[in-house]
Amino acid sequence: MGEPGFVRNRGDKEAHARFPLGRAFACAGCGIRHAFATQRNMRIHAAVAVAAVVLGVVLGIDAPSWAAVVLCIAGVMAAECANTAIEAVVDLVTDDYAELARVAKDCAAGAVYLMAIGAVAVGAIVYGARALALLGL
Ligand SMILES: Nc1ncnc2c1ncn2[C@@H]1O[C@H](COP(=O)(O)OP(=O)(O)OP(=O)(O)O)[C@@H](O)[C@H]1O
Repeated sequence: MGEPGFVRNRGDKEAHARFPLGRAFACAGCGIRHAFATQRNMRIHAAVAVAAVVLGVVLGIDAPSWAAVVLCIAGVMAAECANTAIEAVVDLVTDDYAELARVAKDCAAGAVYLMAIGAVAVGAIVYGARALALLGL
């Protein structure tokens, strides 16, 4: 991950070394690509997101509904990125079984599941209400 020769360590921060905004975005992009490449769940979230967008277009949902759908898609994927980050830090610290490692990874996974459950609920409300309206019910 990251470009060779491209680091920003604690010494750089203490010296207030300049860190171009473009580099910061590039780092974020690296993180997102890493999550896609290594996490099957991230690819599943992306497939569900595409299906949700297609369904939104087909059903013709309104602007506030789109806002809720987009926020849910971003929220689930952001949670998966954070989960991936926590897993990486835990694995960096220990290869051995450790109760705190288990707690950290389980809680990180729990955050993704909570966000996903919320997204499913929002989808049921948004698409369900629109489908009922189209059916004249
Ligand atoms: N070092 C460890 N010590 C204790 N338990 C661990 C450790 N590493 C992993 N586990 C347990 O195994 C589970 C799966 O961990 P793993 O690193 O394989 O994540 P994963 O399968 O990629 O999870 P996710 O589906 O959330 O991305 C954790 O939720 C935790 O319960």
